Amino acid sequence: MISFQQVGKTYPDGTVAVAATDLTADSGRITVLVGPSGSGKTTLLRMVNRMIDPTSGSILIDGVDIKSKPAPELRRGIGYVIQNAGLFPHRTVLANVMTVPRLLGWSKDKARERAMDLLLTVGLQEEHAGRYPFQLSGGQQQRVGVARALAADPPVLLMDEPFSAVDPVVRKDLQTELLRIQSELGKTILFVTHDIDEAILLGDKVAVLNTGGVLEQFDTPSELLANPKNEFVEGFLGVDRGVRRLSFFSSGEVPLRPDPVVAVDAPSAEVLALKSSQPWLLLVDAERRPLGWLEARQVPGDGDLAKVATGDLVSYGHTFHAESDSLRAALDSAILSPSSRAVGVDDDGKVIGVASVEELVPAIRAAQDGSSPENGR
Ligand SMILES: Nc1ncnc2c1ncn2[C@@H]1O[C@H](COP(=O)(O)OP(=O)(O)OP(=O)(O)O)[C@@H](O)[C@H]1O
Repeated sequence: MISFQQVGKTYPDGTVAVAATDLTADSGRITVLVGPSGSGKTTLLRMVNRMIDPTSGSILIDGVDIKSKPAPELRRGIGYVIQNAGLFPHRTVLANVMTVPRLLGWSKDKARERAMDLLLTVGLQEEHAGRYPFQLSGGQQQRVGVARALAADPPVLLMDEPFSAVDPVVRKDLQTELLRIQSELGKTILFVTHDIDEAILLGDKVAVLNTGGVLEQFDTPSELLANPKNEFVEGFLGVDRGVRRLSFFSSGEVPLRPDPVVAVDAPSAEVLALKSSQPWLLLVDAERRPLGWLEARQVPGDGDLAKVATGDLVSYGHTFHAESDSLRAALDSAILSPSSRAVGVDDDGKVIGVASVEELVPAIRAAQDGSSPENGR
């Protein structure tokens, strides 16, 4: 656990980068510091490994004041990842990752084995080990940066805008990968970003900072989205916070109706009965996988669905996994289909049933009215 106790930093020119701040980053969790440029995020982070000294207050890691140890010893227990990775350009990828274990006196073989394991852990392949940083993409370099920070298995990881310099697709991959690694390793991570979406995705808790290093709110992402404490936080979260908060609720409560679902080879009588009772029919194949929506008026007069041209089917947008996906995914599924209906599937992609936007509303209302979300992240 990292505790900031009345920690402040005023630079010699009088700039207040961090106002007296109390904050606790829980062990084994990701705590995100988010805020606009100049709100003191980096200053706060760098005080933890003593790259910057506070002008007031104290920082404790697991109850021990960081000032009680020499800085080099302190830093051995703290991994540090920065934007653009900051790799040594003249060392191979493997040598970069081996750096800290070698400094700690590990044998070459042990350090190499550890480095190779970590490269695989962060999603790189053996073939990358012998390359130099300039021979990797930005996203791959960032992965090496994470591997290097993890090399000595430090309990604490400081990450300063680690994914900011890569394109949005690679960034999404890196974020997913970080969550996967964290679910295995359970580090105490302090993560700086100016991107509120990244903060909400990654943070178990999120600290929203304002100019002058003022901590405006420190809460779980779901609580931030539900109850921003003031106008600054509300503005920073953006206008769609209600919809985004649905990510924290399971779609398990969505009522899925199987009645509009019909197999392409269903008997004509069944098809004709549906034609008169449903505005839309969801056609599925023999495996009950969705093919597309068909408007009732497009159903052939003899009820033979084999006659329907693929082009007459309307897209179902995307499906959602009932239970494991969020309410936001269910809503998105409904909105993306011209039929305004969401298609819920099981783990094998087989259709369980469908729900219209209107039928989703009670589940959405219950989620917004409930005090806490049903699923964690
Ligand atoms: N060495 C310094 N001397 C004087 N002022 C500084 C120094 N370093 C940072 N500052 C100021 O302290 C404030 C906080 O800076 P900091 O880099 O911690 O903010 P940040 O939230 O990380 O910003 P960004 O998102 O732009 O990286 C800023 O106003 C900055 O100009």
